[in-house]
Amino acid sequence: MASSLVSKMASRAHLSNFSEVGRKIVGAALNYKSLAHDLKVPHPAKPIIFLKATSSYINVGQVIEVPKAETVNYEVELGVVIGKKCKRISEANALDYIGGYCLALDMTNVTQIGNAKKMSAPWDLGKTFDTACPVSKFIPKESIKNPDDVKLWLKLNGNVKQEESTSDMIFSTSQLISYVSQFMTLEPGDLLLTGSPSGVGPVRPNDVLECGLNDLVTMTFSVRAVES
Ligand SMILES: O=C(O)/C=C/C(=O)CC(=O)C(=O)O
Ligand SMILES: [Mg+2]
Repeated sequence: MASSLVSKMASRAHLSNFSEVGRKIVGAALNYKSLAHDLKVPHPAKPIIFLKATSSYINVGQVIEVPKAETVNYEVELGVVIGKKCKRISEANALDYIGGYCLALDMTNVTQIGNAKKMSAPWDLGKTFDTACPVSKFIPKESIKNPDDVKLWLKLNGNVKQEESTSDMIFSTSQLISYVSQFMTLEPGDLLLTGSPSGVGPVRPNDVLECGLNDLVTMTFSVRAVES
């Protein structure tokens, strides 16, 4: 069942179409030493986890929407696609549950997050909005030998803004999968966003974001304004 799902995933062009089973989006926040350093915040003692609605997915060819009166940041991330159901798994076994990968942007509305923080309220509207999760084509598991040693980069209008290896992550891919699975069952097709390295920043209407992962995939998205 799981292996046929994974081969279906691999044969399809884009992540948002792969999965008939899971495909919830689970994100880890502040998971890079470099970003924690930039933001002058301590390393989290445990992974900080959030959810994004599946209505956030977009594929290459679609456009990132930014509310006119709000600020939305780009965050380039390694996306891990779950290959088989996992519940309360150990770190030692966690990599066995990976079905593949993708390159992802965790678009983040920092105006909404700032408002939420002021009220000690949840971050949902900062993480979940239409177009908040641009994704690349599916990358087969075999193409990435070690998810904790993957190079990510992002250019904004041709200028490099983010460039880092996933080796800078605070919690490894195994630790994140195991940790999340203690609380919620991860299902085939679910996407785990592993966090963003330093250099995150705002996008503006007509900006172009280009990003890449090792020499495996690049993707480009443009930005347009929408009414707030
Ligand atoms: O504190 C904020 O305003 C936002 C934090 C994030 O978006 C954290 C991440 O998603 C990340 O580190 O990847
Ligand atoms: Mg993020």
